[in-house]
Amino acid sequence: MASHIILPPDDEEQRQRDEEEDGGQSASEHAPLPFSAMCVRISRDSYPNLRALRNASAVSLADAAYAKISEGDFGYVLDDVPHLADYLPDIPTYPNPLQDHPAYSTVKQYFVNEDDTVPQKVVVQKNSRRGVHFRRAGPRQRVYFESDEVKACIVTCGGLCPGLNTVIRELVCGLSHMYNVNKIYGIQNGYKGFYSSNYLAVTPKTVNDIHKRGGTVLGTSRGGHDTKKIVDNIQDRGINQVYIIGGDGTQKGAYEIYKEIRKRGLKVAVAGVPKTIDNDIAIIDKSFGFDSAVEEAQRAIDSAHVEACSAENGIGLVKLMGRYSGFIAMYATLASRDVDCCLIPESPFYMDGEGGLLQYIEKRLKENKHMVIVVAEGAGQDIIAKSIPSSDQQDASGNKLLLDIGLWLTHKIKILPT
Ligand SMILES: Nc1ncnc2c1ncn2[C@@H]1O[C@H](COP(=O)(O)OP(=O)(O)O)[C@@H](O)[C@H]1O
Ligand SMILES: O=P(O)(O)OC[C@H]1O[C@](O)(COP(=O)(O)O)[C@@H](O)[C@@H]1O
Repeated sequence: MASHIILPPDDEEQRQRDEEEDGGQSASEHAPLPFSAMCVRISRDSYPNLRALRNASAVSLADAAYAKISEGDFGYVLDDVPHLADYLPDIPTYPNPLQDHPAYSTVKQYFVNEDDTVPQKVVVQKNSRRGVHFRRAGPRQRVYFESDEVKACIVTCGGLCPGLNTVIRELVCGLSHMYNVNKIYGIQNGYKGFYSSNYLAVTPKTVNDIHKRGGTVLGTSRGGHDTKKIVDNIQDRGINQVYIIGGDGTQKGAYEIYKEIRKRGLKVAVAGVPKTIDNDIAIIDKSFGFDSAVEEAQRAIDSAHVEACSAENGIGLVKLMGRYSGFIAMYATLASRDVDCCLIPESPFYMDGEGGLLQYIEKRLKENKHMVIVVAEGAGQDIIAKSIPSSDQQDASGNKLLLDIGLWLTHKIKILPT
């Protein structure tokens, strides 16, 4: 197997260093490499708040003002999350109900220390700066709501991902069994459900079996984010905890809701639960659903391999998810060992001439009489755009619609001389 996977550097500073070395060329503009080497580097979007600060003149200054960056000794940086106490400084706190829970009260040090933070980088050198840290998640000794006071709601937005129902179930059961909350509502069909549908009362009983089903029992949608209408409804219905499960688009929407809530001075906590099938979030170890997606991709690759082996010069072409991220394609490729070539959005390639994809295909067919190609759906968009005019069409959430790399490659391969 000779996989061709090259991802850009793994942090902002490295990216800047590379850009300087390249005379200002950005990582994504790196020249395509010929199909020979096997090289893997991983990059996930990082430092959201630091970026906001650095780009303060380019983006809104109001957004940059919400960024909570503090510095400590030896280059320690805390990139913190917004909190109710930022704009309600006198908000009272209460003992965490978990301390009376039979399963948790016996566990020493169950609660997370207020000051715990987690370093962004695990690998350091003797003299390196301590670097960026994030607030550690987990139950605190004191909480900001009394159980009886809580009126929580849960919404799922944007694209589907395996595990959504499991997350909904755990939120409902956790709130109910661990925090004694009994007013929990499901918002139907994404953001628009805040103002256009009934709120569904959910209990541990109603969500008991949902983790065995695919999709999201609450429904989801794209578009429909009307901040004012959403917050009006949250306020009118007395909701004070909002759990928002979704991808990057959804989290941008959650941030808008948070800003509006903060502007109105409401005691409403907004919690974003990151959902991405792509696993391209730097500040969590792994996103839920990613493993299932890679596992499912294996099945497609296995079948493509069987088909390719059964025909002389057979080529199995598997298109996988990944608009801007090659993690699913890359992990599935590395696990499979049957893939000859993996094309991902982060790594430019070219078709014709020395070191091009077509030459590589011919070489592999000569050597092996069959091959398997895995392609993430966002790969090669720049090349296709040269032969097919790319439209500016968008989905309801404003995401650009991609050109179909699968069909395009199939056509290119079919017209190869036999
Ligand atoms: N910049 C934004 N501001 C407010 N809402 C947004 C923004 N981007 C996306 N949304 C909303 O978030 C929801 C999900 O976004 P989408 O991009 O479809 O999926 P995902 O969250 O999976 O990336 C949609 O309802 C969309 O309207
Ligand atoms: O076909 P759709 O529904 O637009 O979604 C497909 C795309 O969504 C993504 O999985 C991203 O979604 P998430 O990161 O929010 O899970 C892309 O990588 C993928 O190609």
